[in-house]
Amino acid sequence: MPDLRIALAQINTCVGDIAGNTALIVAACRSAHERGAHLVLLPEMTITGYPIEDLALRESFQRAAERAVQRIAAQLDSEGLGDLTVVLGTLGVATSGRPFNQAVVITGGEVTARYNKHHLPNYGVFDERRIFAAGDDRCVIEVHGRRIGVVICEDIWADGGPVAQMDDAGIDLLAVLNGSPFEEGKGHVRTELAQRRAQELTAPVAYVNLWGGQDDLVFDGHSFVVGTDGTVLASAPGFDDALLTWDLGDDAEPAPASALAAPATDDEQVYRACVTGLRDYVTKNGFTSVVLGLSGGIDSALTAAIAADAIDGGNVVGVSMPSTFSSEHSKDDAADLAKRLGADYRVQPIATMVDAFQDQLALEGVAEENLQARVRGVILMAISNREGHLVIAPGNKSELATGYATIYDAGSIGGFAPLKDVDKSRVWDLARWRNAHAEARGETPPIPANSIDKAPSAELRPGQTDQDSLPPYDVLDEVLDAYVEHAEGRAELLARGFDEAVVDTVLSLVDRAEWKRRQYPPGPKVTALAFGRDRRLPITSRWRERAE
Ligand SMILES: Nc1ncnc2c1ncn2[C@@H]1O[C@H](COP(=O)(O)OP(=O)(O)OC[C@H]2O[C@@H]([n+]3cccc(C(=O)O)c3)[C@H](O)[C@@H]2O)[C@@H](O)[C@H]1O
Ligand SMILES: Nc1ncnc2c1ncn2[C@@H]1O[C@H](COP(=O)(O)OP(=O)(O)OP(=O)(O)O)[C@@H](O)[C@H]1O
Ligand SMILES: NC(=O)CC[C@H](N)C(=O)O
Repeated sequence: MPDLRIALAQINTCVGDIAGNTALIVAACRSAHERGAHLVLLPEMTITGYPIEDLALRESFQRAAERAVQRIAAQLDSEGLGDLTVVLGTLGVATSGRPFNQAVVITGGEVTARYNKHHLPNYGVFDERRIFAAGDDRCVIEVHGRRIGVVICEDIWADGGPVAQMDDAGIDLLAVLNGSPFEEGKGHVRTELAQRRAQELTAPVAYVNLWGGQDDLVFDGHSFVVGTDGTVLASAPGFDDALLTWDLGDDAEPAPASALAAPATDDEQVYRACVTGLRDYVTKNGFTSVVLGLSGGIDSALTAAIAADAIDGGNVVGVSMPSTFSSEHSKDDAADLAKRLGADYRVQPIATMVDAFQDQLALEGVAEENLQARVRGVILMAISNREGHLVIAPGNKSELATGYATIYDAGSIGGFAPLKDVDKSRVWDLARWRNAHAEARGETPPIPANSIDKAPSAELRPGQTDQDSLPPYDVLDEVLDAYVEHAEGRAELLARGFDEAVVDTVLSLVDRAEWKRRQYPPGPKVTALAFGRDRRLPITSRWRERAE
């Protein structure tokens, strides 16, 4: 028997479901005990789910979280698990003013220590200073004669604070409870950070992260342990439940291959993040099925494939809504896609509905085009009202950036937008990745090759393509990346060699479309900067990038 076996319980909690989260915590403790663990680590705010935003400020919610902590302590003890030391995240009742983002240590049927997070992130998607008071004490516990330091997520990102306070504490392990949202490439950043802290403290670091979707965030898990010299000694897969066990004292030994999760490419991780975000939005909000328009184009094809992976193709309703301008291939490709996914496929022509509007309104030009697009949105909401499916929006980040989509049409209405943070170039990459992944496993690729290869078109007038109005997507996405994600100005973009006319067109489109973005459904953040809480701009604004 090792000195100290540690279990990192990577679980998928649900915000506000204190009873459900409690059941997950107790189940994880039972499994950890069966596997001989002495210490179980659970993620940040496990009891309440994360992030809880202003729910934190409700005293009734604070009291309910505290009751759950006491119940867990009593239950583990009554089941004979009182010897287990459990460290989990919760909402700490406010002593004066705001509550705490807290870790509690449970052993022998009671709470034996509490730690309040010091560093409250207040940038990007985080607003923790609005809802929590910061702690200032360090927390070092003893388990089987080993000294364990406990901190919470942002505490290891900031220099100073509780990690620095542990310099002279002689700890044998740093336990970090996390609610760290996914973004592409973040795994390396977390590992390097933990390696740095391990070297500073001359102690291994155990990093446990939650997983699952919560509105516009996705948590990826990817829990791990690094040794004192920075070597990764154990790691859990992303986007799944895991109970990662590791024996303290083993860090001199190289990790056996079985202790390390198989690596995944960036495309695979982003795809899985979109699947997780959609699945958890659907299921945690009480839906069992989704509906979307299938145009035969790549956005709706990829969105439908993600939905089929999330909740099974049989729970996806795909509606082809041909107009008088729809090509044969758009209908054939939509039908082919639905067949590959096992989706519930329907055809609902729109010509007579559009004609009824036109008899009264006689619209022309873009107004007429938008009417066709919007009639499709009305149909999807009607099917949702009648049958209870959640409407999902296939619009992508490039469209959302430029406002190049009709507001309230089938691309932008609904409850959730899986591709909201995926630009058009990446949409094609993910579609190719998903098909290749299927082929590698001897399965039928879900997305018809024709949907990937054809030129994108809204088919709202004869011969229309997206490039009648927009620069080529590879150029557009590069300019958007520089202007939106890296906040470069016009002068910097021109200095980088982008064409002046393209830069002026794109910047003007982006600046004018803020109002459309504010009305867009939530969708999973997968990049360093997603529209929404990551990028907060006024809607009413006369600031425009011009020649300086
Ligand atoms: N600041 C503001 N605050 C609130 N509302 C504002 C507003 N500015 C305009 N509006 C409203 O918005 C309306 C204009 O917006 P909207 O109705 O969306 O229409 P709009 O943006 O003018 O046109 C839609 C654009 O998307 C393109 N599109 C459509 C369909 C599919 C695709 C595709 O291939 O993906 C592309 C289409 O070619 C066109 O360029 C105005 O009539 C006004 O009511
Ligand atoms: N003929 C159609 N039948 C069913 N749905 C459609 C049709 N045309 C458009 N839609 C729906 O409206 C959304 C936006 O349409 P748009 O023509 O703007 O396509 P897009 O942004 O190029 O996306 P896609 O690549 O899916 O065609 C589509 O993703 C689809 O859900
Ligand atoms: N919950 C937190 O404190 C998260 C903040 C941290 N920088 C992260 O994204 O991992």
